[in-house]
Amino acid sequence: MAPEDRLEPNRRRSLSDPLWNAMRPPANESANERESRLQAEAQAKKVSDGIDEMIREERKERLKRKEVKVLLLGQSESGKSTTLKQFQLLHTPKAFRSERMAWRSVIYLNLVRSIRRILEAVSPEPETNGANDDLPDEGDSVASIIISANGNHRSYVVPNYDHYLSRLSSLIELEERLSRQLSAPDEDEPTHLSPDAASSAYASSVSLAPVSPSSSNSSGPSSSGQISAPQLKNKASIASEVSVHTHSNWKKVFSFGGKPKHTNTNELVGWWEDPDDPCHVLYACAPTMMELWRDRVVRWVLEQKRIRLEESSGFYLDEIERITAKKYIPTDEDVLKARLKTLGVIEHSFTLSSGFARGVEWKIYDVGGARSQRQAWAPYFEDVNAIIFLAPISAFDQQLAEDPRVNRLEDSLLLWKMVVSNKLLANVNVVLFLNKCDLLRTKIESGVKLNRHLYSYGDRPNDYESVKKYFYNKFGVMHQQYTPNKDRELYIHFTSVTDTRRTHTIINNVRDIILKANLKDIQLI
Ligand SMILES: Nc1nc2c(ncn2[C@@H]2O[C@H](COP(=O)(O)OP(=O)(O)OP(=O)(O)O)[C@@H](O)[C@H]2O)c(=O)[nH]1
Ligand SMILES: [Mg+2]
Repeated sequence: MAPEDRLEPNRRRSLSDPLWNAMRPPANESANERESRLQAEAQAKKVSDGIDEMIREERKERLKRKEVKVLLLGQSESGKSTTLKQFQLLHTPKAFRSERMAWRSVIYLNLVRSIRRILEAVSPEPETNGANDDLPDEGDSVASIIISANGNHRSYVVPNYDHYLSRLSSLIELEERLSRQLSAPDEDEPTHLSPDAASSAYASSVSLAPVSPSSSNSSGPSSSGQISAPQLKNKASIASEVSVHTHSNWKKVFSFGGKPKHTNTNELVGWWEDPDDPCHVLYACAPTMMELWRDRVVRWVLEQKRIRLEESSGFYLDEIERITAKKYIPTDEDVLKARLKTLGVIEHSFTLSSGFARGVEWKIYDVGGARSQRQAWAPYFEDVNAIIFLAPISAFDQQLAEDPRVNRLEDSLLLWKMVVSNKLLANVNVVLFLNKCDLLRTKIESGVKLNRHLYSYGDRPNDYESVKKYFYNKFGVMHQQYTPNKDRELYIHFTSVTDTRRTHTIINNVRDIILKANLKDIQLI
């Protein structure tokens, strides 16, 4: 039975239907409130019509100068930065590859984060006590289920937990050390470390040097150098997601400036001979990491808790051996899969050197999609030619990290409505990437039912093609319904932007559409 089917009936669906929430009028609106809303809207329309005219003029000017600006929009983890990386890989591959050693540390952090999430998930909870229940038939290595006194809360005991925790303590220390390096201490906005954690971290070590296996326990949390389960939980709360402000010079910090390079290839060499390089801790912990990830009891507990790490960002658990090799160099695919949350706005420009649009300068803007980052979007609306909006359609059964009460699909639909109905964007080309189709397919094929999370799906077939088509129509209809420009064409693509070959074809296609639309505008001037 799929874990979903074991849910109590009243927990089977999300608390609300995402589509209905996105479309409904304001709740309990009185006649007076309606009147003032309409007046405010009329006033706003007047102002926005004036602004529209100004923007149209500016846009014409820019088009004459042969400049195209594209804005990537969508919620956090929708795939914006990955799309930007694909643009870089396609148009400036040398520059893309020159940064891969900097991404190595982000990949390490992603891998260690997955290990920490497993350790957290299987850690025993001290407040529970009680009886064993329906356990999997796993021979000697069986998990115990402990049920709390009121019978509601379950905790699972993994026999090898202490073994894993003691052998992997140095990884948790490495995670803290790398995170601290990622945000140089002189930065305005620190990374994910909370003020308390940051100050204690900096107090304990001002050195930004990587950790070595021998030194990793020296500043450890207990006299034995081992981390305890409560300490692990405490660390987990301060290190939830790796993020870095775009002003940061993290790529420089992590790319080993000044270290020797190969004379022919100009690639870095010899970092593995540096005992302080993080590769040594990872290499030493690799066998235990693999043992943990392969442990059937651990996998069973993850399944019971409905934790699907395979779907999460920065998933490298199936490639531990390759990634922890001392001479590991990230491949293009590894860099595309690396997860680093965006804070601020990243600009990437390139100029096409051939084709009918030779000499046009492209500027692609990648913004942060988390709720706290969205106020930075609006200023870009004023002088953009095209928007690529990413909606991760595999996320229909997930919640926002920044607000666990909100379903991620509902959030995507609300954002989409906000973008397509925006008057400032009325004449901007809009391209929609229905993204993470690879994860959607796996999810649907593993038996997850869409109608448990989206009532409006009703009793349509729960297969990948039908689900895709349904989302295509929903987003398309919403555009038709809310766009202020009924002549605007919407271009929709099903994407998995980590897939390089297909994404490059789509990018070329999108680029041509945007250029042709803009050339048409120029001819109309
Ligand atoms: N399997 C799969 N993973 C994807 C896909 N698109 C993006 N990812 C991964 O999802 C994670 C999040 O992607 P990002 O590009 O960082 O998301 P973002 O929209 O820039 O997120 P913020 O910076 O927080 O706004 C990364 O680890 C990506 O590699 C996809 O189509 N399929
Ligand atoms: Mg990003």
